[in-house]
Amino acid sequence: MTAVNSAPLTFAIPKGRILDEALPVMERAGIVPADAFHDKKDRSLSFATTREDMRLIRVRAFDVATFVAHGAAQMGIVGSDVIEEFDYSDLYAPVDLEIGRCHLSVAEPKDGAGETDGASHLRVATKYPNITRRHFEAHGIQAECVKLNGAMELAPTLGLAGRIVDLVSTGATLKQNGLVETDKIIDISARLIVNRAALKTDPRVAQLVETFRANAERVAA
Ligand SMILES: Nc1ncnc2c1ncn2[C@@H]1O[C@H](COP(=O)(O)OP(=O)(O)OP(=O)(O)O)[C@@H](O)[C@H]1O
Ligand SMILES: O=P(O)(O)OC[C@H]1O[C@H](OP(=O)(O)OP(=O)(O)O)[C@H](O)[C@@H]1O
Repeated sequence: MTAVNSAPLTFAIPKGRILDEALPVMERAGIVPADAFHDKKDRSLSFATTREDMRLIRVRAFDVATFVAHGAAQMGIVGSDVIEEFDYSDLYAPVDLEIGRCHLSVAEPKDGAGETDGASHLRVATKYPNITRRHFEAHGIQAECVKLNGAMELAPTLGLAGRIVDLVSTGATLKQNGLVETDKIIDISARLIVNRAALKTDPRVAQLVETFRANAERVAA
């Protein structure tokens, strides 16, 4: 007889920008969080859903990838920026959800106060040190990364680093802080991510991947 997995599934979603766009995508896959999820005063971090066998956890964007890669959550939604930065081998990103679109770019002061062109070593402020080092290495430049968790755009003006690598959507944040984009590194969108072992062992995970994939294809058509 085949064993039926009755352990609850845990689905991780980021509490930042992607959340509002992710909820309708999840609803189309039959996952709706309990009312407490929308109660700003509720301090729970784990929420029931309309699926009896699934709970949601709401965590910081980078932590979504960590929970899923370690199998603490079986699946989740996260930006491809986070996936690229971590490069976890236990993480599989089978569906592009076509939400949270932006790109990751190098930017520097518009008045040209960034470090000299042709340098073999640069200081870069970023939340993405791995992607940044890889990008500059490919251009023969050694990037010394200053890790920040937000407000990267302040770094050049305050002399912390000559350049930044950060997410850009409308470009308003760069413009209002006197910076210009000099190089686009990658386009970003949010992905469904799953733990590879869970995908192999739990048929519910494979079924959900198919549902999210079919819905994404329908929306794109
Ligand atoms: N300007 C943007 N436009 C579209 N998508 C964005 C934009 N900025 C970030 N994103 C996407 O949303 C994800 C979460 O970004 P956000 O800035 O909300 O994180 P955060 O919640 O501030 O991060 P933290 O977890 O450090 O608090 C990013 O990983 C990226 O995929
Ligand atoms: O091109 P724009 O449309 O201006 O968007 C870009 C900004 O959005 C993100 O920050 P967010 O507002 O999420 O805040 P954060 O600095 O806390 O990450 C990103 O880090 C940029 O600062």
